[in-house]
Amino acid sequence: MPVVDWIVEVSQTHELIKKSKILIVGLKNAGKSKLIWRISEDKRLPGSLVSVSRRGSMTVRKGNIVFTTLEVGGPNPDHELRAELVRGASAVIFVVDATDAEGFDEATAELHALAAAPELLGVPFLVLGNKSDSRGAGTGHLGNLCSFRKWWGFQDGTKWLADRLVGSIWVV
Ligand SMILES: Nc1nc2c(ncn2[C@@H]2O[C@H](COP(=O)(O)OP(=O)(O)OP(=O)(O)O)[C@@H](O)[C@H]2O)c(=O)[nH]1
Ligand SMILES: [Mg+2]
Repeated sequence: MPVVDWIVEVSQTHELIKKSKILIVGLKNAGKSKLIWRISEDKRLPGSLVSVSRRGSMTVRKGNIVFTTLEVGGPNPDHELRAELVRGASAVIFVVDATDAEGFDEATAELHALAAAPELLGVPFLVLGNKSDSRGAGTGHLGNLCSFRKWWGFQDGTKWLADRLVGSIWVV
């Protein structure tokens, strides 16, 4: 994934990269865990194993970058966890299930609420419509269509995100 490509590239040329956190956010079933596992499988950089917190958030570290998942929406949102995870985030990858047309309104509302959080002022948001390999994806979708299963469709978006991160977290 270009974000990981970028971390690999920067790590090879510069020793100091500030510790940073990239949030992977979405409604239930959007594909957040799939993305975390895929990132963890990239063996070019040392990192941690995927861990799952007591409250269900998954985390993996690659170099100095920590990726962590945050579920939003649903009947019982965990406001405390959300506040904790949002603090200090450098970027957001907002994952939408492109096959779940019924969830689009809720996903849009959650995206807007998150984008309005004062802690995330100026933080880049990348919105991806996942599961584009599946029938039913793509009508009235949100975000660039991609597939974490097939590993396609997010390259331009994550390159864009990586370019934004260079400005904000690259310390030499
Ligand atoms: N067809 C297809 N299915 C996918 C893709 N990504 C994830 N899935 C499936 O969608 C379901 C949910 O994926 P997860 O990665 O568990 O989603 P999540 O956002 O972590 O879900 P929760 O942890 O329950 O909130 C699983 O059955 C995945 O196999 C994809 O790119 N294409
Ligand atoms: Mg999950």
